[in-house]
Amino acid sequence: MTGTQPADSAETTARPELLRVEGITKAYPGVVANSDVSFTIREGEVHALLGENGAGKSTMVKMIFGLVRPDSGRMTLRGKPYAPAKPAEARRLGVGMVFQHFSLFEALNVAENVALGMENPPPMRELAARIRAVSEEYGLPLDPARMVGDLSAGERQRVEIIRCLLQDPKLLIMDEPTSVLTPQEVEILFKTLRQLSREGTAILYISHKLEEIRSLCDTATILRRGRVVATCTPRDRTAREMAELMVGSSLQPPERSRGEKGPVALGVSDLSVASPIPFGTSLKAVSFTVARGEVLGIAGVAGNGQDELLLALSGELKSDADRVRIDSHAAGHLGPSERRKAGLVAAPEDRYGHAAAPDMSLVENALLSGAVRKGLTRAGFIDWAATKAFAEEIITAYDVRTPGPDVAARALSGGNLQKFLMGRELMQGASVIVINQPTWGVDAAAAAAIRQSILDRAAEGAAVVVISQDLDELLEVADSFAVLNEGRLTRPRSTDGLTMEEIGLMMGGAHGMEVAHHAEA
Ligand SMILES: Nc1ncnc2c1ncn2[C@@H]1O[C@H](COP(=O)(O)OP(=O)(O)OP(=O)(O)O)[C@@H](O)[C@H]1O
Repeated sequence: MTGTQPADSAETTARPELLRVEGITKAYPGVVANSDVSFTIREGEVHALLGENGAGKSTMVKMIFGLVRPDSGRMTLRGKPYAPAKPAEARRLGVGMVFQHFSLFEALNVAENVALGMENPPPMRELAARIRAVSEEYGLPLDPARMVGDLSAGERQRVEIIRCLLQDPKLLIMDEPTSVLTPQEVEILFKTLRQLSREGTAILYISHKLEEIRSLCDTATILRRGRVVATCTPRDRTAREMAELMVGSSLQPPERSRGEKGPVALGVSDLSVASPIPFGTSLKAVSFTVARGEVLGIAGVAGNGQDELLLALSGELKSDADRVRIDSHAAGHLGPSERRKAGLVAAPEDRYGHAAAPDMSLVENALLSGAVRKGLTRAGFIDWAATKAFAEEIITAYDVRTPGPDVAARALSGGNLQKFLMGRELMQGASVIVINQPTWGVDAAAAAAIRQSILDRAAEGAAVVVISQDLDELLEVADSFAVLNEGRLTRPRSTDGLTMEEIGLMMGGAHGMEVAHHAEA
């Protein structure tokens, strides 16, 4: 399919219908996640499912993959009734799914992991040969003998993709596949997806990255609060138009009011700590300072010490007292609550394992990190009224879409939980705020709101460290910029006049280069 755009579109409509979703409704207590949703996916079509956080995208694809049962409505696959009771049935009928969170065993190699996901795996040697063949055919570099623990996020995703491809799917569902990838890895992935589409495999693609949708997708179904509000051809629309269709109103870019920098509030000097995480990256002589009123942006590909840096700053990982200073007091030897008391709050990236207790309510989750600084305990007793008020304050300020503060954290959509967790840290009046991936999985409007409140906190005099893989995000909020690479931090420099070329040099030797190299091999 090498034709021009109009020919492409014509071909799309001429293709046979693969999956038809008709009048699907699914309600949870207090919220209708999908309401009378209908759309059609054709063979070989790359179909985007768009919508702001909580619009119902994940719920929809979970129904297509047999993880959730609809309350009403029906689906047909190639004209036959389709109602998978479990993922194994969906897979058997040609539907594969690559999740946002990978379910791989780090201590096993690639082929062993692939075998675990198959119903009747062939002998290992044969499987390894098939993995190699698929990996070559689809330009997805992956060595079946490598341990998964040693792989980058992009390579882990390839394990999942290849596992799906070995089953020859007719429909491949991808839930925010690029949020963990480097730009080079995104290119490799898109090449593969385009090839699959040419060969007739349809792709249902969820993402908040609208420029990617424009370059990749033939059609988009847009959901707002569980309903289909529009269908469009992404390449005929601007990213802004699509974002406005999702939200139903116009968007405000964040505004920076540069204040004066104050005294240094966070000082880190020559910090080296061994990683407590299996297959993690140890920090090597990391040094930087952040002044009140300043935002330091730390870029780098995930897995280069970001989680360890967060642990070492939050106090979960201790060091010599002088290695970390909060408002010029030695704090390296302090644990998390003592550091909170001293003025530092930290938000890790892993929102399900680490940042939030999924089975606890939002009120309880507010207590987990807010107890110390918000004074939510008195004489050893929890002040539930104050805790609930704090949770409600976060929900209002960060527009968290939830029936109320008593619902369990896991019942929130990913982006809404992220908004809640960011609010929880940003609303504690801390003098030092450390955040890993602030807008992970949140929609364009919510991302703008989170970035705005980072800038507001800095303007009020907080010292902020933002760790992110999103360069555009860092350049939007940061005053100074450094790169974390294999546990080493480059010397921070001002973002004034910083060019992409200079960033490329700072990232030199980074993981992304290695990936590109593999791709050529
Ligand atoms: N297991 C559940 N129990 C209760 N409510 C749920 C459950 N799963 C989803 N919801 C609710 O259904 C709505 C739709 O959520 P869904 O995860 O489908 O949204 P989404 O569009 O994928 O959002 P995001 O972009 O944030 O991932 C949300 O209001 C969410 O809180």
